[in-house]
Amino acid sequence: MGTMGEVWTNTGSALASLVFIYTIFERFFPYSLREHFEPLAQRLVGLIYPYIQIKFHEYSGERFKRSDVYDYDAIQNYLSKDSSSRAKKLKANTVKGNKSIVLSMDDHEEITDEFEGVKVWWQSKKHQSESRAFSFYPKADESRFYMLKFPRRDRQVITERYLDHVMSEGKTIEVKNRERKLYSNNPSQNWSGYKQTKWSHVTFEHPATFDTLAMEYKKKEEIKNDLIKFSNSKDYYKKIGKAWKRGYLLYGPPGTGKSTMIAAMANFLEYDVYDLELTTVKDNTELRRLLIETSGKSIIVIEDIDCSLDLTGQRKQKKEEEEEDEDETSPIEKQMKKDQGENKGSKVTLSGLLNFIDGLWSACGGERIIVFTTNFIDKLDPALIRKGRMDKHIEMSYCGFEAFQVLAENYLDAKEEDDNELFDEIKRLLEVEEIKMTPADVGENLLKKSEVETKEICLERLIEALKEEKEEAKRRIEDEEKKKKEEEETKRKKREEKKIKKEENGIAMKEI
Ligand SMILES: Nc1ncnc2c1ncn2[C@@H]1O[C@H](COP(=O)(O)OP(=O)(O)OP(=O)(O)O)[C@@H](O)[C@H]1O
Ligand SMILES: [Mg+2]
Repeated sequence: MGTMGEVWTNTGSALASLVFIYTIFERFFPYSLREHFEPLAQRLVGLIYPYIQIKFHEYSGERFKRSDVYDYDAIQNYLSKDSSSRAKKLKANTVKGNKSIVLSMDDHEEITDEFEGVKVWWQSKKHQSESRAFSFYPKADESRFYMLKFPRRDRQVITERYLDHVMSEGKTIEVKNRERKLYSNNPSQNWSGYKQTKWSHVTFEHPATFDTLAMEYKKKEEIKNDLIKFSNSKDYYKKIGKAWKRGYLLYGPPGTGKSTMIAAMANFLEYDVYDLELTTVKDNTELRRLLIETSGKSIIVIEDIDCSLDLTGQRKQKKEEEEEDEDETSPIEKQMKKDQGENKGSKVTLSGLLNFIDGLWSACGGERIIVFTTNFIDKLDPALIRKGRMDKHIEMSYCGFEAFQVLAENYLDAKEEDDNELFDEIKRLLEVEEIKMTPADVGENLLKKSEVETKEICLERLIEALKEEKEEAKRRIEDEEKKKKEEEETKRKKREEKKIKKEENGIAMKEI
C-alpha cells in the first residue's frame, strides 16, 4: 500500500478528471435527460472516489466569529488527545480560557482515527487568500480548517455518531483544561451600557480539597460519592424525568468549614462557582435574569441564607422584641439595626426564591448544583429546605477527633502513632470532655507561628486552648444563666410597675 501522500495525490487527480467530465456533461447534455443520468453519475463518482470529505472551519461566516455548530476548538481538543503521540509535527497553542497549553497537530499534518471499526483521516489545513491587500486584522487572510475524510459507505456511522462523539469528547477535554471561574453578581445598575454583564468573574483558585477538609472520613466519602453519582447520572435523571440538578444545604456554626466545603466540591467536580449575593438583587425578576445567565457545570451558592432575606418569619418576632427592650438597646446597636434594614433594599421574596430554585430545576440544561449555607437551620422556612429543593442536608459541626487528625496531618504532618500521648490527650478532651472548638480555631492553634516551632509545641498549644475553651464555656454558661435571671427580674419588675400604674389609674378614674 502506498503512503498517505500518494493516496491524496491520486485522489486529487481523480477529482480533477471528475470535474472535467462533469463540466462536459453539464454543457452538452440536454437538461431533461440529466435527471436520469445524475444518480448514475453519482454512483460512478462513488466507485472512482469512495470517500467523503468534510471541512470544519475555524471561523464561520462572520469575521472573527468562531464557528460553534461544530466547534473547531472541540475538534482541536479531541485530536490533541493523542495527536501528540501520533503526529510528527505539533504546534502549541493556548485555547481561549484554557489554563494549560494544548498541543495539536501542525498545519498539513494528518492523523488517523478509528470509530466502530471505521477508519477516518483528519488533516489540519490552512487556506491562504490570494489577496495581498493591506488588512487591519492580523492574518485575516488566513483561514484554518480541519478536513475529515472517511469511506463513503460509512457515511451514516460518521454523521450520526462519530461527529457527536468527537464533539462531546472534545468538550469534556475542554472542561478539564479550562480555567475555572468564580462569579459574583453585579448590582443591576451596572447591567446596562457597554460591557453589560450580570456576573463578574475572577479565576477560581481556592486550594481546598476533600483531602484538606477536616471532617469524619465516612461523612466525607458519602458526600464525595453523592457528587460522583450526581455528575455521572445524566441519563438516569433523563430517564426518571428529573432535571439534572441537586441542592445541598450546609448548616453549622461559623468557622466549621461551610465555605471551605463549597470550594472543595467545586474543585472535586471541576465546576465553576456562582456566588449569589441576594441582598444586591432588587427583585424576583432580577433573580431570574441572573439565573438565565449561569452556565452548566456550575455550583450556585447563596451564603448565609438566613441573613440574606427575611425568609424566616423572624421579622415579626424581632419587632416584638425591639418594642419590649427599646430602652435597653445602645445607640450604636440601634444604628446598626437601622443600617441593616436600609441595606436590605432587596425585594426578593421567599416565593421568588422558591421559583428561582424550581425554575432552575426545570428550565436550564446542563448539570447544576445549588448550595445554601446557614448558621441557623431552624430559622429557615421548611418549604425552602424540603427534599427536592435541598436534596441533601449536611451538618458542619465542631471539631471531632477524626477531623482533628486531618488537620494535624495537613498542618504539621503529625500522626497518631508518632505523637501518641499528645493525641490521646486531645482525644480525651474532644470526646470525653466534649469540648467544642471549631475546625477554624483548631487550625489556628496548629498553625506554626515561626520556623522554630515544632509540632509538639503546636499540639501542646492546642491542648492549652482546649482547656481554656472548657473554662470559657463554663463561664459563658454561668454568665448566660445570670443574664437570664436578671432579664427575668427586670421583666417582672416592669410588669409589676405596669400593674401598679394601672391600679393607680383605675383608682384615679373611680375618684373622678
Ligand atoms: N472543616 C474544615 N476543614 C478544614 N479547614 C477548615 C474547616 N473549617 C474551617 N476551616 C478553616 O477555617 C477557615 C474558616 O472556615 P469557613 O470560612 O469555611 O467557615 P464557615 O463555616 O463558612 O464560616 P461562616 O459561617 O462564618 O461563613 C477556613 O479558612 C479554613 O481554613
Ligand atoms: Mg462561610
